[in-house]
Amino acid sequence: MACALDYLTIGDKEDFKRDPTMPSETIYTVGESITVTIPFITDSPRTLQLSFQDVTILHQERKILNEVSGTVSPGEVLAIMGPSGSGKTTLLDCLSGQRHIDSGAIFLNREPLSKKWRRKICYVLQEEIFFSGLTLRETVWYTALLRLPEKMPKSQKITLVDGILEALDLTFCQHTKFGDYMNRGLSGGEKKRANIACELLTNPLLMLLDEPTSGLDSHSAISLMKVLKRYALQELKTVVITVHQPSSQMFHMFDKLLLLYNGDMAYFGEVNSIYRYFEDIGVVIEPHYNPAEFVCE
Ligand SMILES: Nc1ncnc2c1ncn2[C@@H]1O[C@H](COP(=O)(O)OP(=O)(O)OP(=O)(O)O)[C@@H](O)[C@H]1O
Repeated sequence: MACALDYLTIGDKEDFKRDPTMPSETIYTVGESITVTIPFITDSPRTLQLSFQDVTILHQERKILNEVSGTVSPGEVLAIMGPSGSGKTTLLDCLSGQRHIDSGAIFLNREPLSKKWRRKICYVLQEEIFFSGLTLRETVWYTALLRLPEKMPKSQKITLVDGILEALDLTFCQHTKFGDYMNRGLSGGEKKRANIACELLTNPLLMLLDEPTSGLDSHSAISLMKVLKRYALQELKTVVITVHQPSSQMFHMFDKLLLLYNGDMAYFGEVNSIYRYFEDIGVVIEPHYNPAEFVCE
């Protein structure tokens, strides 16, 4: 069983005698009257490491994915890149557990991906479906009412919504309506972040995002990446994104890169090691070249 160490600070040992939910074998006492940090074991992990090995997807005689492997740790961003049709979205579907794999394996904290883990994963799709007449805050709030447990106090839900809006730099536009082609509202980048905000309400540990920067200008794409990266690092989330042709600046914001070509894995590793990889096979990436464009050519 995967375990995480949680900590609870108390002011008095007596508090524990009155708390029937606290498992007694995990209570640590120091002296008679104490102020102490108490470790107790929960079966709810706080972080997720994702690894996948030799993932293969077949369609008729064709291998849509052919023995694709990789790993990504909490706090890291893995970018899946490759030309159109190379299998990026298909791999994301597999990692989310929505698509059955024909061979290979997917592990979360070294356990096979199962229904239990799917609750810890959010999958942010490209399309944003929102009511144009609602404000950003109303949208996130109604999503919170639908997705969070009824028993959770309203004040806690409000705090959660506030925290997510702040983490995604959305507080300033929270009262703006989504709008539509007739009535302008949130910008494209704000809508993308709103989409992510709704998915973060359930506190996923692994975030899978399909082309989160598509349709954005390079400035908006970079600010979205900055927000995502900061969130991943601060909250120790594991992030996997598919991306088409990032700018050079954005490319260097990824920690790891998985390059697909016709379903085959052309490269997996640290983003910065790609230069050495190409040098080793006798190809030099010129300094003026956008490395993302180069590797996708
Ligand atoms: N269910 C399916 N049946 C048949 N072919 C499929 C299926 N799913 C994916 N494919 C094919 O697999 C290939 C990879 O598709 P996928 O959508 O993963 O590519 P992609 O790299 O995400 O492309 P893009 O960047 O254009 O979105 C494509 O040739 C697609 O037509």
